[in-house]
Amino acid sequence: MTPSPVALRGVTYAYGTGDLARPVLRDVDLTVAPGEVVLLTGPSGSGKTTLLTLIGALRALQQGSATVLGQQLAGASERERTALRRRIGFIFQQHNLLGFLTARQNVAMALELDPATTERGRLARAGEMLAAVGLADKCESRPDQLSGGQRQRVAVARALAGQPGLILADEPTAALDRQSGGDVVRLLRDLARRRGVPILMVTHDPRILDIADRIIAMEDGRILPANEADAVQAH
Ligand SMILES: Nc1ncnc2c1ncn2[C@@H]1O[C@H](COP(=O)(O)OP(=O)(O)OP(=O)(O)O)[C@@H](O)[C@H]1O
Repeated sequence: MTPSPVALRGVTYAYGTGDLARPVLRDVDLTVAPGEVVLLTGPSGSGKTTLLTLIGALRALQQGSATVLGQQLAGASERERTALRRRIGFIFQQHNLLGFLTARQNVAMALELDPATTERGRLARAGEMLAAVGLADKCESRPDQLSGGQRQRVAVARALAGQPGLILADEPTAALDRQSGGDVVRLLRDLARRRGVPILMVTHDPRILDIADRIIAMEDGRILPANEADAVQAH
C-alpha cells in the first residue's frame, strides 16, 4: 500500500510560552491520501494556516506526530525540515514572485537547489512549466507586466517545477477576482492530478470548493467531524 503523504496524529500547538501559551491547534488528526485534493476551511483564527505551516515544516512540531512525505516531524532536526521543505511546492495568497526577475527566471529559481541541473536546463524546464500553465508567451515578462491571475499561474508553475511530492496552498485565490481565481485553482488541480501530486489548500473561497476530493472544516483549533463539516458547508 502506498503510504499517506500526510499523516497527523494528536497534533497540538500553542503560540507563546508559560502563562501566555494559547493553544491554536488541539489534538488534530489528519490524513491525506496519495493524489488527493483536500480543502481546509473554517473561520478566521481557527488554526488553518498554523496547521499548514506545521505540515510544510515551516515551524517545529510541539506535540503529537506528523509524517509528511515519509519524514517524521516530531523531533526532526532543522536540516531534516529544510530537506523536506524542498520536496514541497508552496503557493501563498500573494504570489511572492521576485519583481526584478522574469517569469522564467522566477520559475527556474525553484530548480536551483537541484545540483544535477544546469542553468540552461533550468530555464528550459521553466519554459515548459510556464507553457503548461498557459503562459508560453509571457516567459520573459516581469511580474509587474502580468495580471494578478497570470502572476498566480507563474506561482503554480514554480510550485510544480521542482516535481514536489505535495502542494501546500494558503488562500491562493484571495487576491484574485472570481474568474481568475477559479481558473488558477482548476489549473493547479488538473496539473497536480496528472502528476499524482496531492494538494492541501486552505481557503475561505466558497467558489472553489468543487475542486476538492474532500473538504475539512476547522473550528477553534479542531477538525470538525465530517457530518458537522457538511452542516457548515450547507450554510
Ligand atoms: N505568530 C503568531 N504568534 C501568536 N499568535 C499567532 C501567530 N500566528 C497566528 N496566531 C494566532 O493563532 C490563531 C490561529 O491563527 P491561524 O493563522 O492559524 O488561523 P487561520 O484559521 O489560518 O486564520 P485566517 O483564516 O484568518 O488566516 C489566531 O488566533 C492567531 O491570532
